[in-house]
Amino acid sequence: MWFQGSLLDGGTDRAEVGPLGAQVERVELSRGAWIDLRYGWLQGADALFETLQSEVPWRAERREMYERVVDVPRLLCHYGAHDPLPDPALERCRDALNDHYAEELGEPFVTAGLCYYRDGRDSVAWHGDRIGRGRSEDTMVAILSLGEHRKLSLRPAGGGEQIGYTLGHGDLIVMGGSCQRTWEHAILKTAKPAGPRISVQFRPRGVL
Ligand SMILES: O=C(O)CCC(=O)C(=O)O
Ligand SMILES: [Fe+2]
Repeated sequence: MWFQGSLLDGGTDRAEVGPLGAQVERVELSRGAWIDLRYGWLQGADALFETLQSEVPWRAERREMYERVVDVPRLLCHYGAHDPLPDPALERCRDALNDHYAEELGEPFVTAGLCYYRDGRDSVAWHGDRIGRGRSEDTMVAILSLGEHRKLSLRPAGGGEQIGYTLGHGDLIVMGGSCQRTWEHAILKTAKPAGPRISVQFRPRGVL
């Protein structure tokens, strides 16, 4: 459970954004897709998790996804480009991502989508973030994971071997290149006891 890990992160209330750079591990997938992994990116994030859990106006939704309307088995809150983020630590995360990826991405991350997975029954089904520009253009989606560890599963769109990365409290994964249109990702339900997890997805303008 994530709170066991939290005993190890020093108990500080101020979440600290670690360096990107040499600590980021890039994994090339097929067809021009890649992911970057930076485990333990945000240290001391317990208070951040609690603030987000209690203060974000979480909503249950139904959503059109890939030309279908589907139930959303998790709670959501979306912050647009000009909306203040719910905690200054998230502003620091976005700034750090923008410093690191500015050149490669060619534009800033501006929006933040937050998902709240209450337990192992909450999930996100297989999809690419391709309602917007991700349908036709290379882009990046950076995801900060907080709370309970859950597996982000990935598979090539149209079939192929599935891979997965277990993301824990403070870990960062960035999906890049063609990942949103040539691959799909999911947080699958788990039968194992799972506490709450919050993910924060930073995206450029027009990517959703
Ligand atoms: O929670 C996650 O890590 C993934 C969320 C996701 O894929 C999405 O909201 O598009
Ligand atoms: Fe997604």
